[in-house]
Amino acid sequence: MSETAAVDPDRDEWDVIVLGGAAAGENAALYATQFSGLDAVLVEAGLLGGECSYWACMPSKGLLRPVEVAASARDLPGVSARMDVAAVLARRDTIVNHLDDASQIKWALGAGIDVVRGYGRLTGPRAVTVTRPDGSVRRLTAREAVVVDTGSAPAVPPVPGLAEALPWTSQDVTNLHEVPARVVILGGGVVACEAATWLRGLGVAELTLVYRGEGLLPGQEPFAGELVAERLRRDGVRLCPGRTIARVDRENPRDTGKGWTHGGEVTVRLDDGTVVAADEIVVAAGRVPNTGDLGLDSVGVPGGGFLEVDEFQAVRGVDGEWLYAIGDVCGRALLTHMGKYQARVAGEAIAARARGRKPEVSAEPGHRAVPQVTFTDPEVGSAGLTERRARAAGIEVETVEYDLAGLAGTYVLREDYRGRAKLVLDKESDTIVGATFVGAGIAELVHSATVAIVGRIPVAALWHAVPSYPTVSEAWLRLLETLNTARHQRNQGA
Ligand SMILES: Cc1cc2nc3c(=O)[nH]c(=O)nc-3n(C[C@H](O)[C@H](O)[C@H](O)COP(=O)(O)OP(=O)(O)OC[C@H]3O[C@@H](n4cnc5c(N)ncnc54)[C@H](O)[C@@H]3O)c2cc1C
Ligand SMILES: NC(=O)c1ccc[n+]([C@@H]2O[C@H](COP(=O)([O-])OP(=O)(O)OC[C@H]3O[C@@H](n4cnc5c(N)ncnc54)[C@H](O)[C@@H]3O)[C@@H](O)[C@H]2O)c1
Repeated sequence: MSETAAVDPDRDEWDVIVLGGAAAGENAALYATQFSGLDAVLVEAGLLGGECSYWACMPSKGLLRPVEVAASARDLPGVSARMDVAAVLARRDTIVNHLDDASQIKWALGAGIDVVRGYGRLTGPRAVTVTRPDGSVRRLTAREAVVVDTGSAPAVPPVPGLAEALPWTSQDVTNLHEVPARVVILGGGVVACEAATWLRGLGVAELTLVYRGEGLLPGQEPFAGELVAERLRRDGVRLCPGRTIARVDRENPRDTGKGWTHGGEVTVRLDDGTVVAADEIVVAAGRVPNTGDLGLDSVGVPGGGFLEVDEFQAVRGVDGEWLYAIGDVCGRALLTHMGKYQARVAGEAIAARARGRKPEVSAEPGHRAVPQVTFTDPEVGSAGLTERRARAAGIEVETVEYDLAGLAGTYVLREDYRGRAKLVLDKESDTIVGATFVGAGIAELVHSATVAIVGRIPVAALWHAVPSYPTVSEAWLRLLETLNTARHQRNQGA
């Protein structure tokens, strides 16, 4: 490990080069070096810390928390909350460190990890070229491994006029500086639902969501999207399911900077002919991996798509197991915590292989339970498989559901609590393979499901994990009781 790490040090060889310095990349560098004697450099084109810190998770959650507090207050007699938009945006700016990565640089240097600023591309096995912000080029070599953590970018569907209208992407909507009065969002996934929640909460007067498919939050249990849709409709949001945008026209589009309205009125024409006028349009229609301009062809890997990896996050089809991919680029689970998990696995594997040992820590167990929380109102939390995915995987499935409004723990949280929970069980092993919780205050419940799934805890043992009263965790007890009743009824009927 470097004795004195530096920014843009005057050297050209390290044991490990990490392309992209998001949180996952930082973890890969740390885990590869911390006990191994190896050294590492992070090559970062933008801000060290990546999307999550400045443009995604952190600013979005910073905007959603005040909206959630205000919604809770509205639903509790005797309490009131006033939204001070300027103060909320100012706190968001603090959360993103005013788009300054000095603290992340300090962390990297403190951990003995070097940082090179610039855009990196592979030029051959273990060889990387970095184009620096001033246009100069540096050639770096990795003695052991290169890790790709270059993330993903918003997908902009090829709708006539859409790109020309300079729509807001996730970077604009998380870093908004003004609240447009009328907004159309293209998409019905996680980004769209969370953004709709904070935009409406911050005062957008007319909000329309246009999305393919019948439900919001595709990929989750259908009741999750239904409960979020019910709430958005109740809050006056117009939902257009099963629709797409056929054409976009904008008066005087101009690049005014991130988070500022990008021009004049937007006219959005849906595929059924409906016309919606708006002040801004937000594209939240999925992500594309940043692999198109990485020089991957120089090592025999096609660029542009997700990078296929093995259980240690090594890129398949590359001889010598020196190229790894972590985070969104490997397409396994587009979530910060999963990227960081993959980074820990890749880092351990690099350190083990450098010592001539076989890596031992596989990334497969963690991917059985991929947890996710969507911070809408109600929150949606899940781990593992939905019923549909479990059936598709050939698992003999048993399910149980419970209306969370029936809990003492939820009754004290909100006057009008809406929520639901579901477990998906593998009948053969009588263990949980999937769990979904929808409702206020469920976010911290998800990890209990993750532990149950990863640990393959039998249902019989879960009976002895007693939840505290009165908390939302009592969902577990009610689900087990409901399951027990259904099993008794089935046995009696048989
Ligand atoms: C609005 C929004 C909210 C989200 N909220 C959550 C959430 O609450 N929880 C959660 O788990 N996930 C959330 N996500 C997803 C999460 O942000 C991503 O999964 C995560 O940021 C992906 O991390 P990554 O390591 O793949 O790289 P990224 O965070 O995408 O970063 C990649 C980095 O690589 C750099 N880079 C790219 N190409 C090069 C190159 N050639 N050379 C050098 N540097 C390069 C970029 O500048 C960037 O800093 C959210 C996403 C969005 C859009
Ligand atoms: N809280 C969190 O964990 C969190 C928050 C935000 C984002 N994320 C991650 O970011 C990733 C990207 O999220 P996302 O919401 O951009 O993508 P997504 O894939 O979740 O949803 C895309 C949505 O856009 C719709 N869509 C796509 N093209 C369309 C078109 N041409 N016309 C109409 N509708 C169209 C889809 O039907 C879908 O509703 C997710 O995989 C998620 O894991 C996580």
